[in-house]
Amino acid sequence: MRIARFTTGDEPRYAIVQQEGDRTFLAVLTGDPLYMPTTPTGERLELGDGVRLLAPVIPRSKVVAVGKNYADHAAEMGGDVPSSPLLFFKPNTAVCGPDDPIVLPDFSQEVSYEAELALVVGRVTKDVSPERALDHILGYTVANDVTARDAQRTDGQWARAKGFDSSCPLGPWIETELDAEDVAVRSRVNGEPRQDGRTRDLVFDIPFLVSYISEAFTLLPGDVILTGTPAGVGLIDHGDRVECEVEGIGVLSNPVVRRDPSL
Ligand SMILES: CC(=O)CC(=O)C(=O)O
Repeated sequence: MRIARFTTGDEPRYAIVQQEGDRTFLAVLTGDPLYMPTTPTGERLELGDGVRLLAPVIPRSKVVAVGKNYADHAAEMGGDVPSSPLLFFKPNTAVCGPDDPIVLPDFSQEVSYEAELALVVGRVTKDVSPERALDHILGYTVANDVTARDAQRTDGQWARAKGFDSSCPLGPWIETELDAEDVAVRSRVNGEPRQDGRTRDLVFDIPFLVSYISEAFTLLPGDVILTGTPAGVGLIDHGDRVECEVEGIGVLSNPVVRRDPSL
């Protein structure tokens, strides 16, 4: 099942995604399926004019991300893989949705895309074992861990480099039935292929990550975990369009803009 968050211009609502050929329909749900039981309202809308997807979740609490979790990416960044998961946070104000602009921060001249598989937590999770970890995951979506490389180098801490507004595009929806053990994680910039990895190459696999993270932080429903990016990262600039894709979920596409300095 695919759960989307969308707007027709007013308050965000949730829906089940129904694909019919190249047409996408949304079967609207009552309430918010991340936090309460929901039922179909009977309303069905077609994605397109006036019906727009939003980030499938705005975490109320946190986005936890994992750095250097593919050996080929750790190598291209000039380092080894860490001996235990390298965790960092992105604030929920970094989250944006499909087609929302990635706004290049004025403090950086070196902004990079990073396609990633993202997990959406479905239950309060503390000290879960790797064996039970997947029971706590509601579903999967696609993330772009947008990173200001220059600030990452100079700041030491990654808060500014990876936490600025619009540095966490998520979408296009939450897929609840994915077997995420071995799916492709890809990116393209202006249609040109850049990353092409597979989750079987994660240094720390998904059950271990959820367990490890839940030892340190209580995970809450709607929290998002970014699992790391494969090799092939590179810079983006004003006017580019970045597509991140996870096999079995879909494509998350965002334009890149630099803020108008006169604003
Ligand atoms: C060096 C990095 O940017 C690490 C990171 O975020 C990753 O996904 O790996």
